Amino acid sequence: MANINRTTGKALRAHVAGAGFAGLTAAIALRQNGWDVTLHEKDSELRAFGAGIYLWHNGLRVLEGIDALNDVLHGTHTPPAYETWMHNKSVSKETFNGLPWRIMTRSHLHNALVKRAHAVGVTVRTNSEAVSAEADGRLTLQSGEVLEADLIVGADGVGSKVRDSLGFKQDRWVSTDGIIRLIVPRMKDKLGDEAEWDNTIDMWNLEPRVQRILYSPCNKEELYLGLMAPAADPRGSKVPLDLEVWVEMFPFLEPCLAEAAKLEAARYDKYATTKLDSWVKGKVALVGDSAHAMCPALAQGAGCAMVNAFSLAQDLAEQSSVEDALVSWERRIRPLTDHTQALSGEYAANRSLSKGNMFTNEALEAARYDPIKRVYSWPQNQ
Ligand SMILES: Cc1cc2nc3c(=O)[nH]c(=O)nc-3n(C[C@H](O)[C@H](O)[C@H](O)COP(=O)(O)OP(=O)(O)OC[C@H]3O[C@@H](n4cnc5c(N)ncnc54)[C@H](O)[C@@H]3O)c2cc1C
Ligand SMILES: Cc1ncc(C(=O)O)c(CO)c1O
Repeated sequence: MANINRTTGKALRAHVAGAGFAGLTAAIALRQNGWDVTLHEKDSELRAFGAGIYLWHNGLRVLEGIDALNDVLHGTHTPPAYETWMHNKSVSKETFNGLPWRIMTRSHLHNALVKRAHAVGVTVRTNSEAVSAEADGRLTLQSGEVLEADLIVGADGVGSKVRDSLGFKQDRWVSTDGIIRLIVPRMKDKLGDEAEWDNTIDMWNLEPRVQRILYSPCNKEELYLGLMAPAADPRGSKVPLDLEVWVEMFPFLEPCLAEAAKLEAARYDKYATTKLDSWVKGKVALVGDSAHAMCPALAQGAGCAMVNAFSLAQDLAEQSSVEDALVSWERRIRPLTDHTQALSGEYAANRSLSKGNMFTNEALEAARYDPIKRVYSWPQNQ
């Protein structure tokens, strides 16, 4: 295996812009392969935004590959089933043929990645905003500093400046539905006995108004609530929550909703999709939402981002030119993300998850991928 870091005799240098799940994964995986890595975060500290997150077999395998899995698993939850309700009646309970999946808070995952980044020796710079990059391997910071490297990774999220400075052709659009995402105390004993409260319960209502709650336990204490309503509905999209309108539809969740309504910092977000002609320009690679922000229906935005970041480090370890490695990386790994983005967008637009039993083999394609073995390794007997 021609590892460029070994054949040249000195460590190659990478600058990674953005310390979200994509940037952290890329930085750790590159560092593990011998790169000298600096991770730039525009914020004054490393922290996770948002509430909860689902990781599936693909993302969990990345965590195994970067030696963060054990740390992450502790304090997370795999529900006995992913249940779907329509108008308060259970229509399906899916268990995905035993495919591994986990729910956790975003801060839990982020903290574990930050800890691992420090442990492997990634240099972290906060208050370090990237403003532009050049294909020959230069990154310019807000401070005016210009850094040179063998590789630049643009992992600076959906509003990526690295991407926009390089003039990629892009399609961008937002959805009609959006969501308020919160973490609240579980209060399982206050919720009555109308449900199995350790399950994920995707509670859909299309009548008299479109209102949905994705109920996702993260561990014994914390519950991730996703409250979905069309952006055109002023009460359903109001933050802090309009408690009355949510309790009216979901009375059995009142104790949790009352806590949710106290959260002043709640946000209502529409789903953004970004599709680029290419993820690569010379020595610059885009990873994560900067390259492929997607609707969350299949819960794979971060999973795909982490797989792509990890796979980037694999391809760089196998080719002697950075530019060539980036081109073959995109060719190898992109089709799975494109497929997932398209199907997730379709599911969001048609509210398909409301039908239940929608986690088909096709929908779980990204989840079934094993980035270490580079095969679809689930179900294991196929
Ligand atoms: C409602 C919803 C639910 C979701 N649920 C799931 C789920 O269950 N499972 C899943 O896998 N995915 C899910 N996703 C998708 C997932 O959240 C994203 O795909 C993922 O977080 C993207 O990570 P990222 O690192 O690319 O970007 P970000 O998380 O946006 O991180 C970018 C980082 O870069 C920093 N930054 C920005 N600009 C600059 C700059 N110029 N210079 C330096 N730093 C910069 C930011 O401060 C931030 O730290 C969901 C998305 C939504 C909207
Ligand atoms: C795990 C998950 N699945 C589906 C959706 C969805 O919007 O369909 C969302 C949004 O919060 C999720 O967080």
